[in-house]
Parts: sequence; structure tokens; C-alpha cells
Amino acid sequence: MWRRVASLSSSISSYSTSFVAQTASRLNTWESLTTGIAIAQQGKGFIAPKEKTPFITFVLGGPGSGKGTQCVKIVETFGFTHLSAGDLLRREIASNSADGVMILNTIKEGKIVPSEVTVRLIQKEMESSDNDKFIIDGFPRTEENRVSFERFIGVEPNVVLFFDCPEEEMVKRLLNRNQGRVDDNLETIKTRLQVFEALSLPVINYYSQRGNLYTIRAKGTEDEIFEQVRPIFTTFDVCHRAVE
Ligand SMILES: Nc1ncnc2c1ncn2[C@@H]1O[C@H](COP(=O)(O)OP(=O)(O)O)[C@@H](O)[C@H]1O
Ligand SMILES: O=c1ccn([C@@H]2O[C@H](COP(=O)(O)OP(=O)(O)O)[C@@H](O)[C@H]2O)c(=O)[nH]1
Ligand SMILES: [Mg+2]
Repeated sequence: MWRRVASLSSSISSYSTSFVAQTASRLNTWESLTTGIAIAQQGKGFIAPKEKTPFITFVLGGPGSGKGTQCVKIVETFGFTHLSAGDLLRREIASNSADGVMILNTIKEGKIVPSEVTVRLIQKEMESSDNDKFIIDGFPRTEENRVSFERFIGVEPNVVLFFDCPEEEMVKRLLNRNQGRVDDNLETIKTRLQVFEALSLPVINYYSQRGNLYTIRAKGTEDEIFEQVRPIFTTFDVCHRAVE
């Protein structure tokens, strides 16, 4: 298989996402994906293949359900690398990248950025990290996001957390968030809640059926909520490795 992939590389002069996607879906492993990227990038720098399949947690829940807040605690306690999809998209806007204006407009409207953009950003962060434990916050938000991640990255999440919070509590928190976000206003919040219900709940249902969904009652103090989260990770060996 290595030879087959390697022989393809001669016709690849630059990074090719479709090549990587095809390779990943054909071989369907993290190692093969990263090998594919390493080959695809020959002559443009080299990304060493990862040795292990990563441990992945997705963190889902409506806007304001406390995903980001709990991710900070999970990182401190269990040593994950936190990848917030929203933060990665906001970083693209701030860096004036080619997609920046489109991303800004999409976020302002409370809609969902095309999967290829978000998955590319997540993939880049995973590739450049030394860690093999990732907590991916606020993604996948749609079934299309989910399928795209599985195709490109070639792995499925080990754990999916769902922060289940009453709508009125989420709205109250968002209106008090005070981070100067373009989407924390009543009009955009309404759309975000509709998008969550129409597009994100099907993803949550999918993982519920797969059997790796953990639902957290997300109302209460931050510490009370974390006490529901903690035992989920203590059952996984990978989460016992010392956090330096
Ligand atoms: N358990 C909680 N009780 C009250 N406020 C909270 C709680 N958890 C988070 N918050 C606050 O609610 C707002 C939204 O939380 P955040 O973690 O950003 O949610 P999300 O990432 O799901 O949008 C923030 O201002 C945060 O400080
Ligand atoms: O995978 C993602 C994650 C976020 N967003 C956009 O970014 C916004 C903010 O996302 P974030 O996760 O930061 O919001 P939160 O739910 O934490 O309030 C969303 O409403 C979407 O418009 C997106 O399109 N795809
Ligand atoms: Mg957040």
C-alpha cells in the first residue's frame, strides 16, 4: 500500500485535499492519512506521520450551553489539546485569510461555515500537535460536518459529550457573555438555536445510536457540571496519563 500511495505522489505538485480524502477513505486510518499528507507535501516541507490513532472527544451542545467553559476544565484535568472550531474560524477572520469575509458573514448570520473550511483548520491543528488526545469543541454541527471529518481525518470520536441546557438558560448566558462577539445578539441567537435544533440534533442522535454519547445536564454551577463530566474520562486509560 505504501508503494501504491508513493507512486501516486509523483503527479502531485502541491497539497491536494482530494488526494488526501481519497487516501484516507480508502485506507481509513490516521496513520495512512498523515502518511498521505507527508507524501502529498513532498517538496513543500514534511509532516512526520503520527504513530498512534488519536483519542478524540467531540463536545456538542447549543450555543451558551457551557462547552468552552467545561473544555478548559477537561484540558486541565486530563491533558487534552483543546480545538474550538469557533475559535479557529474567528482566528481565520482575524488573520484576514481568503475565507475571512465569508466566515465572518456566516457567523454573523448564525449559519454554518462549509465543512471543507472547518475540517481543514481542525486537520492542520491536529497535524501540528505533539499530543494524541484532542477535545474538539463545537464541531461537528451538522451531519455533513460529521461525514466530512470522518472522510478527511479518517477517525471517529471515542467520546461525544452533549451539554443539554434549557434554551432560556442558554440565551441568558449568551446575552451576558460580554466577549464582544458579533453573534451574541438576540437576532443571531434565534437563528443559532434554530440551526442547533434542525442541524446539530441529528448529529447528537447519530452518536446516541452509535453508543458513544454522554449527555450532561448543563444547568448548575460550573463545578457541579464538571462532576458529571469527570467520571466519563476516568474510565479511559488514555486519560490517566499524567498531566504535567
Ligand atoms: N454553569 C454555568 N453557569 C452559569 N454560567 C455559565 C456556566 N457555564 C458557563 N457559563 C457562562 O456562560 C457563557 C457561555 O459559556 P461558554 O462556555 O462560552 O458556552 P458555549 O461554548 O457552549 O457557547 C459564558 O459567559 C460562561 O462564563
Ligand atoms: O464547526 C463549526 C463551528 C462554529 N461555526 C460557526 O461559528 C459560530 C460560533 O461557534 P462557537 O462554537 O464559537 O459558538 P458557541 O456555541 O460556543 O457559542 C457558530 O454559530 C457558527 O456560525 C461553524 O460554522 N462551524
Ligand atoms: Mg464556545
